[in-house]
Amino acid sequence: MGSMMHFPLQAPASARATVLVIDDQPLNIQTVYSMLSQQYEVLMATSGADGIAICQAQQPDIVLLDLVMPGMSGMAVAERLKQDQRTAAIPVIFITASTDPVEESACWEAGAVDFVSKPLNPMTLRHRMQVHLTLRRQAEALQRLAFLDGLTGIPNRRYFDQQADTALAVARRSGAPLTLMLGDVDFFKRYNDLYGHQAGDACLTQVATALQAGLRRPGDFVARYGGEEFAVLLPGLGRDDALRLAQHLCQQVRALQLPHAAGTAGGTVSLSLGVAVTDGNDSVNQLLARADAQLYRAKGAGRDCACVDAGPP
Ligand SMILES: Nc1nc2c(ncn2[C@@H]2O[C@H](COP(=O)(O)OP(=O)(O)OP(=O)(O)O)[C@@H](O)[C@H]2O)c(=O)[nH]1
Repeated sequence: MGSMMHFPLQAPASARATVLVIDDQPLNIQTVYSMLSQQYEVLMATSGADGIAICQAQQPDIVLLDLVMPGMSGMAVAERLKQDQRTAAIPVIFITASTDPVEESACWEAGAVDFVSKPLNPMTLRHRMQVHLTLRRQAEALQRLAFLDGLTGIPNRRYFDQQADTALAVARRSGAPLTLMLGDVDFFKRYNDLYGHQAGDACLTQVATALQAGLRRPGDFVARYGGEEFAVLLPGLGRDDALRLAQHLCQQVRALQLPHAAGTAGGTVSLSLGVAVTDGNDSVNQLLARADAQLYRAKGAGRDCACVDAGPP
């Protein structure tokens, strides 16, 4: 299963945006290339199918799409891009020689954000693109604000709640297991009392980073669930693997070697984890309650350890 994230949680690294031009006429692509290549990375595709494949693999920032193409029409390409969650957020601008109002309406319905008329005016093309690139960046920045935890930089509870519903539905449909872990920093109140709230904040940030670094698969993520509590969602992970991973995550936190004089026996900051595995036939709240019960067991068993429940599968 691919990543469930619908938007980049990381801010874009490069300042230069990437535009994909889809047009069956290489000469037309050449024209657009000459207008844009100074400002943008330009990718090219001469068929709708190739264009869709490039969108899935390379995630361009924007698509310029020829309306009339043999085989798959521009309209069909736009519809396919909008239906696929991996490509739905990529803005599509149609390039068209058509002046037919019916066709124009169909472009909007296919999910286009705009269209520009042939023959192309380079200024108009560049301005339209800039407007939509800016809008996309702003929308993504807002989503990052809404879905990332301000202290630790990892996804927040709101993001977790949204993704958990989707992940449960996927587990139910696919029959693949889904694991939820709830992690809680041990004796964290004492940590704050001993080292101060600021050190506590820094500790939480390091724990979050260590947990994130311990995850490997694209659909996995860790969210800050509450104060010193973390939730980890792991699609496709069954009980045995889940327990192994949970023990590995406890180890990752120990390996930070953050001194905690009033903590567990090792004298460093440690984490307790409660693990619940489902076949999708739980609600989010039921799954959380099961993981929480295991977290309680782990605390009772001396902390710095993981407990997994006996539910399916
Ligand atoms: N520094 C800091 N502390 C926080 C934050 N959020 C919650 N806390 C503190 O985390 C502590 C949690 O304490 P408790 O729930 O009593 O649990 P604990 O001390 O970790 O003990 P056990 O869970 O039983 O191992 C509280 O003192 C909170 O004030 C935060 O964002 N920053």
